[in-house]
Amino acid sequence: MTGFELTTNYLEQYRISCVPEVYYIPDFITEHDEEYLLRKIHEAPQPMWRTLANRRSASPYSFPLARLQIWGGIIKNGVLVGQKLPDWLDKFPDLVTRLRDTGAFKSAKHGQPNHVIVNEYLAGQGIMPHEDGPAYHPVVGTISLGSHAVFNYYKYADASTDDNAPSNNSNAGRAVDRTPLVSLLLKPRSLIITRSSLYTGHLHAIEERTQDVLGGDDGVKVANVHLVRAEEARTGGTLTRETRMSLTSRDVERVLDVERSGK
Ligand SMILES: O=C(O)CCC(=O)C(=O)O
Ligand SMILES: [Fe+2]
Repeated sequence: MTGFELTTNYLEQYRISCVPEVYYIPDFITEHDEEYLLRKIHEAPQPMWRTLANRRSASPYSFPLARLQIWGGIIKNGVLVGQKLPDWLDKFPDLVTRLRDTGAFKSAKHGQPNHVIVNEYLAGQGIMPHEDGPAYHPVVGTISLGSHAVFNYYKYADASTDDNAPSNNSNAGRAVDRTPLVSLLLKPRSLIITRSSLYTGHLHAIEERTQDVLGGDDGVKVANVHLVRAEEARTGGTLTRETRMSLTSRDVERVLDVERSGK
């Protein structure tokens, strides 16, 4: 068996049915890694934090605003003005290598991520339904730290079952199904990988809640129940949210290497 077949099989065991090309990998990092990464995120210089409009809370009076950090450089007109990732993302823990070794980034230009966004979610904060856009093709990997989230995928109300039109702004204003097509429980330390077709006809979101009611008669049925060690997801129960940090990694195809070109 070749290495490629091994990595293909590695991902296959984590595939989520119902949605194309989504993989949920529990315990992708250790508790020690998680603590260390959270410490490094908190130690980052204050100007690394910025706020974002689609992370505003439903209540206009709610503070603080949601925050994020961007590592690897800024994207201008589809080109990444590249900056070296900090050691805590690509040396210890060697997340970039570990993500590459899943095989998920094989179809991406550099075969591994070069850009990472840290999103902070206080309990009660979420992210409204959105598409990530072409810069996120063909693969995104998101690691959860500190707390869980319930991640929902939505279809456009008028979508055909095989909506493979390329993602672009023409989706603006299209009505979205109110009921999620599928929900996933993202546990701390897990990795979720989403590939290509999820970007062409689907949106994703995290609801603004302080608690998630799962399983049972009334709770959310999560599609990765067989991959999570959460009793609540299986038999029904409530998970209380705490502060969650997510690390969203991708391989931006076009890079202007400022540090190497000396500009
Ligand atoms: O924080 C997450 O898990 C998802 C973030 C996201 O969807 C985004 O940054 O576009
Ligand atoms: Fe997103």
